Amino acid sequence: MSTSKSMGTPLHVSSVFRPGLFDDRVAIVTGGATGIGKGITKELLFLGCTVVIASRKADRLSDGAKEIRDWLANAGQKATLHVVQCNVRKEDEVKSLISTTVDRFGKLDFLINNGGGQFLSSTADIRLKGWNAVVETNLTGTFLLCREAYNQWMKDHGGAIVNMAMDMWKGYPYMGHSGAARAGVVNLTKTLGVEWAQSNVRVNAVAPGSSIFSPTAAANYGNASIFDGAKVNIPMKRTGTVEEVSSAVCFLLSPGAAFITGETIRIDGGQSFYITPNFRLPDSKPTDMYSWQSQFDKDAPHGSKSKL
Ligand SMILES: CCCCCCCCCCC/C=C/C(=O)SCCNC(=O)CCNC(=O)[C@H](O)C(C)(C)COP(=O)(O)OP(=O)(O)OC[C@H]1O[C@@H](n2cnc3c(N)ncnc32)[C@H](O)[C@@H]1OP(=O)(O)O
Ligand SMILES: NC(=O)C1=CN([C@@H]2O[C@H](COP(=O)(O)OP(=O)(O)OC[C@H]3O[C@@H](n4cnc5c(N)ncnc54)[C@H](OP(=O)(O)O)[C@@H]3O)[C@@H](O)[C@H]2O)C=CC1
Repeated sequence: MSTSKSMGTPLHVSSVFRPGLFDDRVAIVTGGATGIGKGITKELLFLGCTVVIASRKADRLSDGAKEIRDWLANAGQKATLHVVQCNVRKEDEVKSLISTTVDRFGKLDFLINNGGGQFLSSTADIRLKGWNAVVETNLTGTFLLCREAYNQWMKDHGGAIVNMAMDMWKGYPYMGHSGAARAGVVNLTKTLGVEWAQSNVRVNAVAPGSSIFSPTAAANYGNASIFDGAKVNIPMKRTGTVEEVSSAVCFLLSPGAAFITGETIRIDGGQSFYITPNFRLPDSKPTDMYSWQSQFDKDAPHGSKSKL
């Protein structure tokens, strides 16, 4: 188990990576105050990184930042966490996010294009404004952030980028706008992986299944149990955890992934490979899941299980 390097109470966190791995590194995480992005931010901070979280809503940013700072302070570790309001659909705000980060911290090592989302709708009912909102958020926003990070810093200094895709491999009924945008993200990731390899910039993506629960993600669909409904079609018979996405992101950012670029890692319990209509998945038990809490409990000496 990895714990904080400070003298405080050990954090109930079990990053599979060594503490200090990202000391002296600077990262931007869009959507870093909620859900998956918050998990990525916590793991990066835990590993020593300076993190700038960026999204549209000031209250979400300040609430998320407070929660994260309190979490780290609990172990006596100071969070090198900063907040910038930015709508990834707005070119001027994206330019300013990158320049502010580089001016303030002198560098930009990692960019995690996590911020994004969509709404459920049959494609026939999507209005142009809604289509544009989703494509601009997920595809154009990713492009703008990648371009500015590259032109303003990474082109001359190297870096690593992780983009966010989803389980759209067989199309995405009722999320046609986002499916198309994320397919674009996967393709853009390949293109940039090739174009920017010469600058020592690696560009990869993760594609979570429709199954990573967070309160904000569930609220977006107005139904806390929407992710549970996915279990029946997931070979691993369970939803995924934020930490299962975060650890893949941290791996892709790490030196251990130095020869990987243009790749998209699926984090979906096998969901995207389950296709044949004549075969029903057996009604099996859920597989073991990984979260910091479950790992902490597993590693804790017998009888000293966490009560968190
Ligand atoms: C049929 C059953 C199928 C079940 C499938 C289950 C699937 C479960 C989940 C699958 C996995 C995916 C998970 C996730 O991605 S979780 C992340 C969730 N979080 C988010 O999505 C947050 C971010 N999303 C948003 O902010 C918005 O959705 C949006 C991307 C649209 C951006 O919003 P913005 O504030 O910029 O835009 P507006 O609100 O002004 O809207 C602009 C226009 O968009 C149309 N719109 C918006 N919301 C809706 C809606 N709920 N229904 C229909 N249309 C919508 C609309 O045209 C807006 O303009 P107008 O209001 O002027 O018409
Ligand atoms: N949960 C899941 O199962 C899956 C999630 N994903 C994707 O993973 C990412 C994180 O989702 P998740 O944590 O689950 O859900 P959340 O709703 O918690 O996260 C979405 C985040 O994106 C930010 N965001 C949305 N639009 C913009 C914008 N225009 N500019 C800047 N930031 C924006 C939001 O912040 P704010 O409102 O402050 O702008 C919020 O922090 C999203 O891209 C999502 O679509 C993909 C596959 C599955």
